[in-house]
This record gives sequence, C-alpha cells and structure tokens, in this order.
Amino acid sequence: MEEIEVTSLTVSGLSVRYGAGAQAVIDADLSVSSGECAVVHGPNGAGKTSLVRAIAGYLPHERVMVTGSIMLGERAIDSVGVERRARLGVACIPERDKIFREMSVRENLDIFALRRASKRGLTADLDLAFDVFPALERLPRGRAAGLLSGGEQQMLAIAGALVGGPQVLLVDEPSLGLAPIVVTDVMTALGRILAERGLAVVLVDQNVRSARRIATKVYTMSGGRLRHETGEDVYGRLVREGYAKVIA
Ligand SMILES: Nc1ncnc2c1ncn2[C@@H]1O[C@H](COP(=O)(O)OP(=O)(O)OP(=O)(O)O)[C@@H](O)[C@H]1O
Repeated sequence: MEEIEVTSLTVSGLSVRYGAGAQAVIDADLSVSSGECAVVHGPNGAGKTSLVRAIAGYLPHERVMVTGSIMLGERAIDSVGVERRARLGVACIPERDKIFREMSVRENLDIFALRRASKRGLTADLDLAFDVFPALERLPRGRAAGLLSGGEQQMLAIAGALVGGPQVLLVDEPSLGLAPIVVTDVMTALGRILAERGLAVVLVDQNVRSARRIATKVYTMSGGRLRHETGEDVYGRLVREGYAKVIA
C-alpha cells in the first residue's frame, strides 16, 4: 500500500452542484497545513457539509457534480475514489453515522485501523487515542457503541479516525448536541491530537467558544461561498454577523 507524507491540503475552485438544483459550494478555496486547524463557520444550509464531503470524496456520483482541484501535498486527489483517499490519509468524521453502532469500542477501532496504509505507528496512535479519551478505556468491553452516550460516540469517532492513520482530518460539527463540558473535553482532545500527530484539520463548527480553542485559521461560509477571515476581532464580528454562535 502507498504511503505519502502530507504537509498540506489545498482546495482551489471547488464547486458542488446537486442534480439540477442550486450550487451548494461555489468556487471554494481553502488551505491547511500540518499542525493547523482551519475552522469553517456558517449558518444551516451554507454548504459546510457539502464542502467536507467533497474533500473526503463521498460526493461524486451521477447526480452530484464536483469540480475543482484538491491537492494532498503535491498530489492531485480530486479524481481519486473515497476509499483510496482515506488510505492516502484523508479521514472524515461526518455529522451522523460515524461509528459502527452494533460493535464494541475495540471492534470499531479494529475496523478503522484497516484504513491505515501500514501498521507502523498503530500502537502509538491507539495509545494516544486512549490517552486523550480515557473514558473510552473505562467502558465495559463488550458494550455496543450504539449504546454509548453522544459524547462517548463522538470520542470513539475521533479515536477511530486517529487509528486510521490520517494526515488530514475533516470533522463535521463535533459539538452538535453535546453538553458544554463534553464539548470542552472533545476540543481539548482534538487539540492534542492535532499537535502531537501534526495533522492538518478542517473543523466545521457553529460553536465559536469551542472551536476557537484550536483554530489557527477561520473561514466563513454563506450561500455556498467560502471566505477566509482575517483581521482584528474576527470572532466578535462572526457572532455579530450570525456566522457562529457562542454556546457556553
Ligand atoms: N443530497 C442533496 N441533494 C440535494 N441538495 C442537497 C443535498 N445535500 C445538501 N443539499 C443542499 O445543499 C445546500 C448546502 O447543504 P449543506 O448540508 O452542505 O449545508 P450545511 O452548511 O452543512 O448545513 P447544516 O449546518 O444545516 O448541516 C442546502 O441548500 C441543501 O439543501
């Protein structure tokens, strides 16, 4: 299996159109390097999930048109299929259906680990997963993942993505429906994984307070258009303009 060292994800001119409907993503540019976290804020229906799914490679099929360039380091991956993209190091944690509900924590991790290009580093990634999420190790061994709390399921999804050996991690709304204390734990863990594994992370989140802990770059999305936000008091402005919410 191939293994490539990725230092960056660069998306240029990415557009997504569903059938004859309106364009969900219009000419989007985004870049994120190893050790960086690009956070994408935006209201419901802005196109955030479509952006993430297009980068992960879930979308192209006969009724969805995806155009534009997606580069992993020096390599173009826009015509690479979803499984191969995952093996090249693009992991995606979707908003829903992110774990195998009938299987235990360990079985889930074993399945996610099959995505790795090589077994090298697997033990270290498993150790890191249990280190950042000690709650996962304390759970009864045979418990089906579908019976875990929302927070535990989110932790398992992130741990699963980690043991898949990613270089780029795409995370769609990880704080959705979670209690603030759990959101803090999840963001702290993501921050540690980002730093210790040198991943390039794209994080979609409407919650400013949680996302800003780990954001190194901020984007907003509205009506399919993605904008890189710079300048002073970015977060204050985003809240005032309705791109993001402050959730305790
Ligand atoms: N499979 C689909 N078929 C047709 N239209 C779709 C499909 N998925 C999404 N859309 C449309 O594309 C637009 C963007 O949706 P998307 O889910 O990407 O936005 P979002 O910013 O992630 O929203 P939310 O925060 O509510 O999840 C919306 O108008 C949505 O109705």
